[in-house]
Amino acid sequence: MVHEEVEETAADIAEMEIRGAATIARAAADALRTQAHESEADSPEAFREELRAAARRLHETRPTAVSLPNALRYVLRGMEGDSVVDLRASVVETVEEFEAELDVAQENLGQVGANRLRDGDTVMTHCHSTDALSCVKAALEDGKEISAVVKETRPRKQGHITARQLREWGVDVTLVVDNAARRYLDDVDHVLVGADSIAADGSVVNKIGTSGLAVNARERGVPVMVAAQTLKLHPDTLTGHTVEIEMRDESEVLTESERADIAAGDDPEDPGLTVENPAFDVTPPRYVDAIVTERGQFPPESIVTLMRELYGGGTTEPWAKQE
Ligand SMILES: O=P(O)(O)OC[C@H]1O[C@H](OP(=O)(O)O)[C@H](O)[C@@H]1O
Repeated sequence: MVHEEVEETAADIAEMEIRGAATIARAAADALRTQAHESEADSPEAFREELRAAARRLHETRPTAVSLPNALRYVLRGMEGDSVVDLRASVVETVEEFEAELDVAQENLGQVGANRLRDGDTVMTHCHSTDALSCVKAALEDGKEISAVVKETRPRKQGHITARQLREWGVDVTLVVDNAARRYLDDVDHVLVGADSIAADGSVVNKIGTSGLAVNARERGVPVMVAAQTLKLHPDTLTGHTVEIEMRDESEVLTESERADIAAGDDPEDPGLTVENPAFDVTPPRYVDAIVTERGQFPPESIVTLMRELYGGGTTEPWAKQE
């Protein structure tokens, strides 16, 4: 019942072939459009159930970036009609509207973030965030000269994607290993990161290593800017839920031969050797200077106001119906 292209998108998200909170949201919306377009459902109820099944499949891929359930909810809430033809048209239209909003949001937040950057500033980045890069892009378009210290970001080295993008834009890049970050904080004017989820208390859930970077930046007096469109606001945290931190496979950290080298005795499976690979961490609001959204910039402690305004109606999980 779930279309094979939806299965492929889900697998790509789980394997991080498709990654980054905003990119995941767009891919999920695209997949729902494909499901709607290709559906052979012979009744409105069958069509609705197909879309919910596709959304469930996409939802179970990765747990931390709230942009994924927020995107699925947006599309499923736009599904309307009494016939398969009308339902299909409503899904296609809603996906188009959602994706157009994504583009505008990222562009608008980029301008807000750019306003915080002065000509000649250097930013330190962590991981790869399209929202964070949008701020740099807007600053460049405003004619400011910006340079960057780019953290490699173990274990998957997504800093390389950031470095490549910045070089394409002509930005001078200094690539450093994560452990060198504190040393280079003295040379930068801002720490600029993205977010996978923002909690109601203003905590920022982002790529593992963000919280240590933010604490060091505070100690060095370097402001921390989080670029996050409102799709990253985690509505469940309004009602006391926490954000699940994804634990990824040990193979991202250690090869089989490295494991065998470390393991005691002849058993590479050595039960006494554990590798932990959390993908994200939580930065408390006191270490964040500003959350930059398409609605303007917010001190983290006040983000709850925006969250209530946008998501205060509650969060149903339309994909969970009829399970
Ligand atoms: O939405 P944009 O700003 O592109 O990315 C937001 C965040 O998503 C990424 O997660 P992952 O690489 O999917 O684990 C990074 O943590 C990045 O900061």
